[in-house]
Amino acid sequence: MRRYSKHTDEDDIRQRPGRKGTRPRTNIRPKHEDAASGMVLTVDRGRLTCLVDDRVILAMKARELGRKAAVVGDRVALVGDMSGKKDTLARIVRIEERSSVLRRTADDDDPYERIVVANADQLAIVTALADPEPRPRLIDRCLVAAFDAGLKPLLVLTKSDLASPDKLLEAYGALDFPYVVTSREELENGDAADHVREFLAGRTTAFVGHSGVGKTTLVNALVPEDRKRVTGHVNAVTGRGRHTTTSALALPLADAQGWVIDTPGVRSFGLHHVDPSRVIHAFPDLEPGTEGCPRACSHDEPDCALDAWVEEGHADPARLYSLRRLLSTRERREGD
Ligand SMILES: Nc1nc2c(ncn2[C@@H]2O[C@H](COP(=O)(O)OP(=O)(O)OP(=O)(O)O)[C@@H](O)[C@H]2O)c(=O)[nH]1
Ligand SMILES: [Zn+2]
Repeated sequence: MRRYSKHTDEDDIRQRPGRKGTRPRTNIRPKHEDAASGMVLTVDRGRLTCLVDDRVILAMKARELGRKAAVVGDRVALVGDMSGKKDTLARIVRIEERSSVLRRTADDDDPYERIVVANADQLAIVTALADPEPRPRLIDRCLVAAFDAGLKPLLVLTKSDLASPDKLLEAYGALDFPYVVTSREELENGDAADHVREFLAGRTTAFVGHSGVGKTTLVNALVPEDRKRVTGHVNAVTGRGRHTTTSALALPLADAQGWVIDTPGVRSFGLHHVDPSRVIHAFPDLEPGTEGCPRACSHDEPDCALDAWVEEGHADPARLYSLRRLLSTRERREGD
């Protein structure tokens, strides 16, 4: 990975040479001009596992970063011991500008928001068709979070060997985003990975979903054996198994074809941070019906044009119910 030889701090120096004209004064010395660039793969109790070139190294945040926390997916600048050897610790001195942030709150009334992943451009919403039962409300919430963060949604329906996807596809298959259905058999013969991979090329995809839906199984099927060594390294470096960590984990696909980010299973996807007026964007099937709405319609009020529009048969009434439910519960605690 490139070094930060072109960092702007250096340009400062050229424009402002020291008194003697040869050496920069110490107070305008470039900050960490020799920092290496890396990506945060996972975070565990203040220790960040980063990929620098092809090495997996452990790092901590430098004090100068203050309260700003680096999260999985962040591009960072690091200094210090970059050997990746046991008991070494590098320091993260800079977090580069993020292209996106995926946020969630534990509950809608919980103002404490965590950033799940930085710099993702796609959100794979993983739902099992059974065991655990699919939860359309959770799908809707993930869709809202995706649209709010500017991520492309991808719906992944797992465990089709246990139940049919027909009912869910009636509601979600018609929407304007891609979906994939996978089964145990397709996981085993490689078809599941092949189908899902078609949507991953060149992208950084965060996989989210309820606990037990099969995210980790799928991510493992997507990441080829030789890349899994990275996971091995991560576990070796952090000294913990995958299932004891509460952080997301980023893994590279083969041939630099993109990144997959496994995230811990959730029971809810709080949307405290999302402006209610933006919720409608996650319902592209209903959005055209809002044309007849009064100005600044909340879509949860008597004058809302959606009722009549849905009655005319333009969209599934269940979807309007979902929207209303999401809007009315957004401010309250909800477990789904
Ligand atoms: N029948 C069936 N079982 C599956 C399928 N995919 C995954 N499973 C099983 O579902 C269980 C949960 O899978 P995981 O991959 O651990 O689920 P997860 O979403 O990562 O769960 P968390 O780690 O809690 O977030 C495991 O026992 C898997 O073997 C599938 O397509 N069909
Ligand atoms: Zn309305």
